Amino acid sequence: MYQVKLFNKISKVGLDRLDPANYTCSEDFDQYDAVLVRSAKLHDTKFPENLKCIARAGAGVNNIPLDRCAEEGIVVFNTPGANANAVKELVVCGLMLASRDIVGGIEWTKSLAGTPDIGPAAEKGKSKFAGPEIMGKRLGVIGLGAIGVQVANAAVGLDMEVWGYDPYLSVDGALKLSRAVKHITDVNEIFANCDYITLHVPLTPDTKYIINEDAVAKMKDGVRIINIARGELVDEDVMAAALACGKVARYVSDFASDAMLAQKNAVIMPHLGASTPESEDNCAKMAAAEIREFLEYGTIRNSVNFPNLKVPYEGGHRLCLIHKNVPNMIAQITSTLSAQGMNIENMGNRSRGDYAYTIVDVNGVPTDAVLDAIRAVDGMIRVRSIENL
Ligand SMILES: NC(=O)c1ccc[n+]([C@@H]2O[C@H](COP(=O)([O-])OP(=O)(O)OC[C@H]3O[C@@H](n4cnc5c(N)ncnc54)[C@H](O)[C@@H]3O)[C@@H](O)[C@H]2O)c1
Ligand SMILES: O=C(O)CC[C@@H](O)C(=O)O
Repeated sequence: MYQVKLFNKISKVGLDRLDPANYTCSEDFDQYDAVLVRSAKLHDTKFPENLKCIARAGAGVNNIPLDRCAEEGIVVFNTPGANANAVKELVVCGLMLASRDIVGGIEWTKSLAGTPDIGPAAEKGKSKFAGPEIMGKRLGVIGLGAIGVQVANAAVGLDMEVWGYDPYLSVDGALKLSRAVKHITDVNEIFANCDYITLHVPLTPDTKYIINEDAVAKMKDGVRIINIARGELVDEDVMAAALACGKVARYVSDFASDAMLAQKNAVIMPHLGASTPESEDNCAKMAAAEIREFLEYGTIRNSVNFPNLKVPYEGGHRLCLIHKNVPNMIAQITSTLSAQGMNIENMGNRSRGDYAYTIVDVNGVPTDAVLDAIRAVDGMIRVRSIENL
């Protein structure tokens, strides 16, 4: 029986994919084989020794200690693209919120409740909330991954002139991107020329404060910025000053902070980007499938800290070996197994950065002596024998 610890509320359709005959899910476990998490911060969490994998039902993994997990042989997954449509829809809404003071207008109208002739009274004040149309305006999309591509294409459909920047654009992303999107190779061009800028990059040490004093100084006066990606992509001191002087006309963000809530022209939402039933179901289903494939077959799909690897099951007993990516590992693994009298029937190996993953199907149940001998190989991080194949 595998124990899955839930660090956030996870959609039932995802949990239902974890067969109760083999899995129990709870928020209360101290010992657990897998984690299902959304945005809960795990940096200060001490993981139990039997934790094998963490599935993030979502895209961003900045809430997970990826390096520590890699060192401890804990495979971390995310669910690429599973919430992209939900976020795209909120960004389209964000474009409107960045243009007209819709929120201010709604609040003003509410404040008139009970006023005689409320219709004309409301209209009298409406000019304060007017703003430009987005048609024909230039939108800069920074980050053209699952979400950025969808946002760029949607904005083309809304008759915006769209510029896109992503130095690591994937082939898949390029194929999905509308040919109407102008490909920009220097982010400063986006800063200097766009009327609207939307951020769709992960939060990493490289992207933290991508919107900083230098970037804002290059921007057009009255630029409108949408940030549904992560709060820390924007230096909030700089943003507060830019909003106060009108350099940035409006900042729409999905991340609450006292500094931004104090700004009249900031529109702040409570991290709503992926909060649709469709997206929550998609993410949970994908995350549950990743956990099952890994725990039951050793397959790694959509990992952010280990290489993806699938070795088709063809019978026998399987060893899943997480190790350092250093010379001679495969030779040591095969010679150790051979010295223990085991025959290798099938195997696969892939590396990613400092780490590698090897699946070995052997001709019999690996004894404790075999497992101990493999564990003793220099550079080996974690050895798991899958017995239920
Ligand atoms: N508000 C929400 O609820 C919500 C929901 C989903 C995702 N997000 C955030 O959005 C981010 C993007 O999500 P995604 O699904 O599109 O991820 P993704 O991995 O598909 O795309 C990210 C893209 O950013 C690009 N990139 C990385 N560094 C860059 C840089 N310095 N400049 C330009 N491009 C760069 C990558 O090449 C990649 O194409 C997530 O990491 C997460 O932080 C927020
Ligand atoms: O789980 C959520 O609601 C937010 C997820 C989002 O921030 C992500 O990075 O996918």
